[in-house]
Amino acid sequence: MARVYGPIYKLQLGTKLCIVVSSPELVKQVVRDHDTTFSNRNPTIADWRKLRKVFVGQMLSKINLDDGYALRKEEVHKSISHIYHDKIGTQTDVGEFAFSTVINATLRMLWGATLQGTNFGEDYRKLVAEIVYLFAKPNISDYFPVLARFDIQGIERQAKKVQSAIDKILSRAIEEQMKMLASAKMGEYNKNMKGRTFCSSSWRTIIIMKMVQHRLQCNNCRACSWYSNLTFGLFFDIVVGGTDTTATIGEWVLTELMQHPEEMIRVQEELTQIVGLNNLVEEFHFPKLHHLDAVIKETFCLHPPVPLLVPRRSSQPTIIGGYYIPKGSTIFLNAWAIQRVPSVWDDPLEFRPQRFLNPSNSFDYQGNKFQFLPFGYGRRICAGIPLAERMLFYVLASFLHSFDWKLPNDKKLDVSDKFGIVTKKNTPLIAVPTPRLSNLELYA
Ligand code: HEM
Repeated sequence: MARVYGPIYKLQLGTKLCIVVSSPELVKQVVRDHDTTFSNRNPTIADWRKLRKVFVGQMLSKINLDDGYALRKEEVHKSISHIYHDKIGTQTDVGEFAFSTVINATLRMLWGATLQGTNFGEDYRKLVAEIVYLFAKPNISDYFPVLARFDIQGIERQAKKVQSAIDKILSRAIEEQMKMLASAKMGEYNKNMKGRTFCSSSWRTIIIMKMVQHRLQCNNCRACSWYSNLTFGLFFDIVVGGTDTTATIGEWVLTELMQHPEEMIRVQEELTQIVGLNNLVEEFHFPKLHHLDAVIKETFCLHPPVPLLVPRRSSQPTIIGGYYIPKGSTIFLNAWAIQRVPSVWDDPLEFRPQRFLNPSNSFDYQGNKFQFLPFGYGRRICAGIPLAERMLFYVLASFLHSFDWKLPNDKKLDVSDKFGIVTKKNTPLIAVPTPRLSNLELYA
């Protein structure tokens, strides 16, 4: 549509005015020049600033992330071992492995528990996919609020059902954490948590957990409705924002590498040289893995997991690109289109990681250039970039270093996508792993 209607156009969906912005220059006006005006979401979460501060400053602070390395390592090693013992030579759903590794590492870091040891991993992935689907599905109630109480398409009812199923699974993970909190004195608690992401000063993190627990146990008090918005937002951002996106881009990176064997060879040679076939990947290797970094960025460019970012809402009337944007409009920033603009990118549809290896033209994930925005920009930029970067690098580098991946003989590689709030592959990537490391004890 951007090609037909230009870099800014409006869509009137019922009573809702939506504006789609698809050029780096106009995105800059929205997220830099008028960042305050466009820093709201829909629905507005009253305390998002406080919540974001706790989230970025405490839960995902460098100290907490460094502390959580042992947990990430354990989860990545478990997956490598699982693939080696159960999947060698067999058709393997790579995305599912990426997802379970990321979700388990994230839950352990945030709540101190995993989904492992239960049968819930796969169900949980389906539930997350369903909630993402329902979240993106056009809902008549949004466009004609007067019809909201009838829930004509039943989206509200379905979402509640899925949410309640997810709540049950999460409550098991949180229960473990809460039991520890309830039974242990604080000193013991700190001892138990040694090496985990909560340091003793992370009281606010614990309060958030209490809020989540409250939300899961009680549905009827006044505090509940306040918590409800806050915790569901937090939950949604972490679980969907944090795990589905990371696993989805991981699957796309592996797909592109299988589609371009010459790039696969480059990445694996780099891993052999930097890590060595007698070792497993460690986080300190990451800064030296330049080619993998370029491959990841090129994949983000072609397959941004959140193609329209997360919609913003204008808090006052503004002019963008010479057009009047009324207060209360919903703004979509079309990263997908911007990352394919031929005037900005040479051969934008070709997979050319080398473009990200040019030191005089470096790109980061903070939106330093408005033509590359997979994590957004400004006040509402993705709050989880440091964790996403570490998890993504770790899972991909480990899977690619520990195994060779081939397509099953009878299969063709499908590179088509399914449009949604998170852009996934149309069909899962199924590949056959074989061991690559020279020291087989590393797979134990
Ligand atoms: C590849 C992985 C990820 C991608 C592509 C991604 C992308 C995004 C995007 C595009 C936004 C909206 C930005 C904007 O409006 O400017 C966002 C918001 C957010 N993301 Fe991520 N994200 C990823 C991973 C994570 C992780 C690992 C976490 C946390 C564990 C996380 C937490 C959040 C939160 C809390 C927000 C809301 C920020 C706010 O509204 O203030 N994300 N993400």
